[in-house]
Amino acid sequence: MSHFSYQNGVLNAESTPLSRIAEEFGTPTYVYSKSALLQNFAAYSDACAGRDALVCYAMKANSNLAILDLLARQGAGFDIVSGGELLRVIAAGGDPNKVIFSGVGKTEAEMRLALEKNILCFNVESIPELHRLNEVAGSMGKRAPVSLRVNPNVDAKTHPYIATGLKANKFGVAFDDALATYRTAASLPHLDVVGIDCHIGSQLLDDAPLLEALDKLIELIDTLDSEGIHIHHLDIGGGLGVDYGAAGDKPPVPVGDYLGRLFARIDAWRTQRHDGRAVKVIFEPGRSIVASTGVLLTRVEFLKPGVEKNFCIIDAAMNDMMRPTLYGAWMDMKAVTPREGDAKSVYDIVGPVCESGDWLARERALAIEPGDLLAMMSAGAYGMTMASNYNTRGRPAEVIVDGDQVHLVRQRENPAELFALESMLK
Ligand SMILES: Cc1ncc(COP(=O)(O)O)c(C=O)c1O
Ligand SMILES: N[C@@H](CCCC[NH3+])C(=O)O
Repeated sequence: MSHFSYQNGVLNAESTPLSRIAEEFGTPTYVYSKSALLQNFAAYSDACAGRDALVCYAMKANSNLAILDLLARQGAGFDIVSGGELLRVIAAGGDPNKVIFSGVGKTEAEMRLALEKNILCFNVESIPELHRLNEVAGSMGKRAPVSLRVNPNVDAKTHPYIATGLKANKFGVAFDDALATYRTAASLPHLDVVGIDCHIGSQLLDDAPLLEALDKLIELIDTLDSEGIHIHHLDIGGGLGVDYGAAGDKPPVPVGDYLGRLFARIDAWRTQRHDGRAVKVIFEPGRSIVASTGVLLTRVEFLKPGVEKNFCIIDAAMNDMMRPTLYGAWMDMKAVTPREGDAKSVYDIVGPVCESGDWLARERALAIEPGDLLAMMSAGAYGMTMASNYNTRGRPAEVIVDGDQVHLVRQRENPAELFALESMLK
């Protein structure tokens, strides 16, 4: 069931017309569906039922406290990339003991905070980071649980900006250096080697590269075993893509199918080669949990006929949703109240920001008038979290719809707040 559907000619979020939300909260506004969020998370948790597995939601995709709280209540852990994200998890009532900390540049202060809060594991990405973590843990009289992010050199077949598992990427430890890096980790007195991790990229439509990466991790676990370094958890990262609805795009593999194939391989390996020993499996999905949960609701300001193109100028801009201009990403734009029977024109849909790159959709056929509402679909992931205040634009409001109830979960920013931290010379 789609959580965003037309009812009586108006696009609804669950059973709430988006037009009602625009009236009450203004535009642009991010609108999320609670039931979509729970359903997307359940696709993972159902496939993990009865297994030693943990879904650590990659909160960089959408870190609103209300989203984190809803997921924490479903038993989610969290994949974080900063101390700030850890503080969000705690503020939302999440369990730090289910947090894994990824990222290539963890500061000493972030390491200290994470150790104080007893997070589950640090996904370490380099030898200098191992030494820093060892020193920080030692200075606190603690041992840090460590997993190495291994770069399996698998082609994720996705946009180059969001592929992360190739030799040329800044992320992780090269597969060929992994054994030596594990030896270093195991030799450091304030580290406990507990896991192995990878994350090969984002918006993967096929699970073949993920299963290929899994095979390489398994191979490494066997080698480490023979060296007396025993791995207790295997973290396969996130990366499963979603259907943004572009014509000709192939649909992503369903979550349950991917997890089924992955667990089958792990089970076969454990019984045949790993003496039946337990290995906890960790996932770090972001986009596949929140993208389809949200839309960006925006209003048409002007229609501007051009020489070569017609422009539809809306009140949302690249600062509210960067994906189109950053990756050339195609995202669907739907009229909230379609003008059935009216002639359509083709528009580039652009915002008010002073950049030629400020476009949200190109060459879309729409029957539209100034004042109409548009919804940018599948905007729940990497929308608000990547928004900026460029041009001193306050970021959008965020609401969560639950049936016919609408909860404001982040107020619209106002300009005075944007310069409140600034001061002039005395
Ligand atoms: C380390 C790590 N884990 C998980 C994710 C989540 O990825 P996705 O949103 O594609 O599931 C990312 C982002 O790509 C990441 O960098
Ligand atoms: N922000 C990206 C994905 C990057 C994931 C972070 N490693 C997107 O919108 O597609």
